[in-house]
Amino acid sequence: MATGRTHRPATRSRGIPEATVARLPLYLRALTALSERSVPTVSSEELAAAAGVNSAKLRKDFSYLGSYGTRGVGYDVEYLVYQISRELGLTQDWPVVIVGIGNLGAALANYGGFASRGFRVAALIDADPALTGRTVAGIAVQHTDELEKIIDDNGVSIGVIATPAGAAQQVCERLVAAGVTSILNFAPTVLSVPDGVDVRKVDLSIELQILAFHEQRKASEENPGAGIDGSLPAAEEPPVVAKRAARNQAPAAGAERPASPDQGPDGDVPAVMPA
Ligand SMILES: NC(=O)c1ccc[n+]([C@@H]2O[C@H](COP(=O)([O-])OP(=O)(O)OC[C@H]3O[C@@H](n4cnc5c(N)ncnc54)[C@H](O)[C@@H]3O)[C@@H](O)[C@H]2O)c1
Repeated sequence: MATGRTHRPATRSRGIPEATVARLPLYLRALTALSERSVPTVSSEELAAAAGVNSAKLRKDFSYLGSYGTRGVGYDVEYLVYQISRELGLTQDWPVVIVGIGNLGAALANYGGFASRGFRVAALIDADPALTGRTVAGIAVQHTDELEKIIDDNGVSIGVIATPAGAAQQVCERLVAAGVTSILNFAPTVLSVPDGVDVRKVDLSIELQILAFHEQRKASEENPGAGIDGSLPAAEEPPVVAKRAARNQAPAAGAERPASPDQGPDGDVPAVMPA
């Protein structure tokens, strides 16, 4: 796979901006919680607070869905759940394969939240022959030799990679060649994929590094004269942190986007934005 995919256009089909698409799962999660409590309607302010998004942005996002709510009443929770689910393609069943059934792959397989959101774990695949046939989350692990056949038999278009970093590109290429067009990558490496293939990357250590940055900033705001250990001015600390971060991070490239709505293409930060 020679070329890395760069950025997708800022809008998808039907003119919904990528940043709005990235926030839809946040709204859906908040709405689902309301639905489970049998709450019939919700105001934009309440929903925005529950989703961690600015309410003006929420109203703008919902206008792309053609949903404007009713003045004085708010939005119909059940209808919005349906509308957003439909927009995200969640009203249909998505068979997913997980490749790499170690600690993380097994944990993902056991996570019940996929099925409840329309993602059916169709197969678990691992290169270790010792795992073949072993049952994880009620599913027998299959060997990577079967990967192409599994994808084909199950009509899989979404693959999850939970292998070591060194194996991820090769696994990605086999998935794509077999017909997978969306990849959720947990391995700490940047994947190169051809045009038309979407890659989302999950990296909890990057999230922690961002939190560490904010912690450091809070500490320096509380005590402007001192650094983290009190010995150096805060301004002299970043090179150490930067070097540490650089060691831990894959090289920058345009091939992937973080699987977090926090950094939309318009650079906004909905998940942590104050309402
Ligand atoms: N994104 C995150 O936040 C996050 C969190 C934890 C772990 N990870 C990453 O997830 C990956 C898995 O971590 P883990 O702790 O489960 O590791 P693990 O060693 O427990 O499991 C890795 C599995 O991948 C299998 N494997 C190796 N090469 C393969 C190949 N070519 N094809 C198919 N399967 C193959 C191994 O047999 C093993 O079962 C690592 O890359 C790790 O860095 C990411």
